[in-house]
Amino acid sequence: MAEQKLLVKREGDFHYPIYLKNDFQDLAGAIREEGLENRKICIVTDSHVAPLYHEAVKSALQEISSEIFSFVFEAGEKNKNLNTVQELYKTLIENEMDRKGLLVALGGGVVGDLTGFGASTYLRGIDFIQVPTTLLAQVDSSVGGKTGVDFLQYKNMVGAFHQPRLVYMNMSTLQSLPNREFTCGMGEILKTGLICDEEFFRFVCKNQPEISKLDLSMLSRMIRRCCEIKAGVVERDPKEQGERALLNLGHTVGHAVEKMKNFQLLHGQCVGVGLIAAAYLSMQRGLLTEEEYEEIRKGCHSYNLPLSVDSLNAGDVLAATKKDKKMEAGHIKFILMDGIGKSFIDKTVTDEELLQAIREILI
Ligand SMILES: NC(=O)c1ccc[n+]([C@@H]2O[C@H](COP(=O)([O-])OP(=O)(O)OC[C@H]3O[C@@H](n4cnc5c(N)ncnc54)[C@H](O)[C@@H]3O)[C@@H](O)[C@H]2O)c1
Ligand SMILES: O=C(O)C(=O)C[C@@H](O)[C@H](O)[C@H](O)COP(=O)(O)O
Ligand SMILES: [Zn+2]
Repeated sequence: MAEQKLLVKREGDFHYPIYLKNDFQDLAGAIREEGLENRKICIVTDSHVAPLYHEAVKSALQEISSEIFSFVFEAGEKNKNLNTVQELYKTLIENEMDRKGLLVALGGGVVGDLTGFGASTYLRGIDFIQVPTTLLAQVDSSVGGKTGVDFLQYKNMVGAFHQPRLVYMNMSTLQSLPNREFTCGMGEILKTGLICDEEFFRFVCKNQPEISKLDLSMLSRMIRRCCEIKAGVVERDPKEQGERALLNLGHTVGHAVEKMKNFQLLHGQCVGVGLIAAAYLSMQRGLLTEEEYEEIRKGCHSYNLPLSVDSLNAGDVLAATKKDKKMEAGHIKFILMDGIGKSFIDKTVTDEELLQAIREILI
């Protein structure tokens, strides 16, 4: 698998690198290159990732730091909350972490979002790096600096924009990832193609057998393209004043379903059904053909993403979409598709249209 490095603009002339690697061997060197060596380090990870990769990462980090401690919390979206952040603060204080300290987020999107938020608020902001180990985190959550936690069942309600100092992914960690989690990453990947790259969307659909078998060259091509697209959007609009909202394609209905299902359905799976709802609404408006709509459903289905969800009431899901933080002056900022690989922000979607689209994904 080709190993590669991309650069993302942070602010002014500052950039941070994204490393696409097959092991942890160059992690210390990557940190040194950013001038982050000889700092106290806290590795933040969860209970599933710790037994798999904590030791390897710790021993790689020992090359550039003699003071390393760890914070491990129970895996799962249900722990992406302020209680866990408080436990992290306590561990940092107990270990006398100062402003020069470095947090290392080792895990999926839950670990990355929570660690980034901890880093953005502890002592008014310290540095952190992302070491993503899920497909979803490698293609989406580790890049772009959206950090945060859920609050009272509202998704990502409390958070901050805080860019990592570097992203280092060891793509071979995907070999231990459960299938359902791999599928979640595919939800965000298909989303990325649908937003702005028709050729990429078709590449991902066409090569489903190889990608699902973790063919290394296909995987690295796919991950790289996703990171490139996300990095481009984030560079142009780091704080979601405009274009970045496109990355929310499928998330209006997706986040509502995630919340209504009490987080039993995973984020990437909810994005999958959210994509179907957004595609249906786009088709109803004459922006997508029936063939394109079917192609999107087929693409999602081929990666085992759910096409529908059970035991939910359409009115309740609609009400939940209204509580999303993307509301603006009473209007939902909805992302529609204008053909495959083209998308735009629309504030005119009516309750009736949305309800119809929600009914389309409910059993
Ligand atoms: N900040 C952003 O831009 C952004 C983007 C997309 C999603 N998100 C957030 O990311 C979260 C979802 O992330 P996720 O799908 O990575 O979930 P996750 O972090 O819960 O990880 C999924 C599961 O896989 C386990 N795991 C992680 N790496 C593993 C590995 N290599 N082998 C075996 N098991 C492993 C984890 O312990 C967990 O049980 C959601 O909270 C979502 O809101 C944030
Ligand atoms: O990076 C972004 O911007 C995204 O919207 C990426 C999404 O995949 C991700 O789920 C994000 O956390 C959603 O953002 P939110 O602001 O709607 O919580
Ligand atoms: Zn998402």
